[in-house]
Amino acid sequence: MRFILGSGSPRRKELLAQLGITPDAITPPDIDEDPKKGELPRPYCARLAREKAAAVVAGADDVVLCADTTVALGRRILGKPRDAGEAAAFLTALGGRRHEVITAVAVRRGSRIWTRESVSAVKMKRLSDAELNAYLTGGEWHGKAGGYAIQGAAGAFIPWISGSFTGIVGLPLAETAALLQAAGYPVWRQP
Ligand SMILES: Cc1cn([C@H]2C[C@H](O)[C@@H](COP(=O)(O)OP(=O)(O)OP(=O)(O)O)O2)c(=O)[nH]c1=O
Repeated sequence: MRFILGSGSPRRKELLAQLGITPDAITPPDIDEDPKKGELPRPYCARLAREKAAAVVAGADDVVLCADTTVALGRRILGKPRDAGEAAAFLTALGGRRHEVITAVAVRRGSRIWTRESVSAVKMKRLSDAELNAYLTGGEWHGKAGGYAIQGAAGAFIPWISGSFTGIVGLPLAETAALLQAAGYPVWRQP
């Protein structure tokens, strides 16, 4: 049994390492991440995690793990910003309000697939021009859903969360460990 991480996200690799798991292979799938017309954030996020898991090439006994993190502002899906201008628009929209961060995890072994979602609520303070400009210049918005990373400088913009910190960063570890065990992966084997 090989463990295949179907994700190019360094955060997911690091979070797996917290469980003592080092993937045998890392093969990020290339799928279309555009939402369907009228698609809501939660079903969108779950669909993407499943599609990523289905797209990874693996042997019948291999365990494949994929995930998707989506920031939801009401019914609006905020993906990874295309440029600094879009990141600024996202952060301005998120400031002074509560939003949700959804991470869907999909584990596949052969033709079987197990999925779970983690939903967290996040409050971001309204950003001053100086805060917004400094954050954009720092570049941490790049490649992050909603244009921020709670595990970096944006932690200073977030006075409150309810949910799963690891889920917000990109891989909820409680759900992930449960899914891996369901798929027969020995998460808690003795070293
Ligand atoms: C909200 C938030 C997101 N993120 C990151 C996690 C994900 O890497 C990214 C969301 O994009 P995803 O599409 O979920 O993942 P990815 O493109 O980085 O990698 P892959 O599809 O290959 O698995 O945003 C943080 O690191 N911190 C945060 O606080």
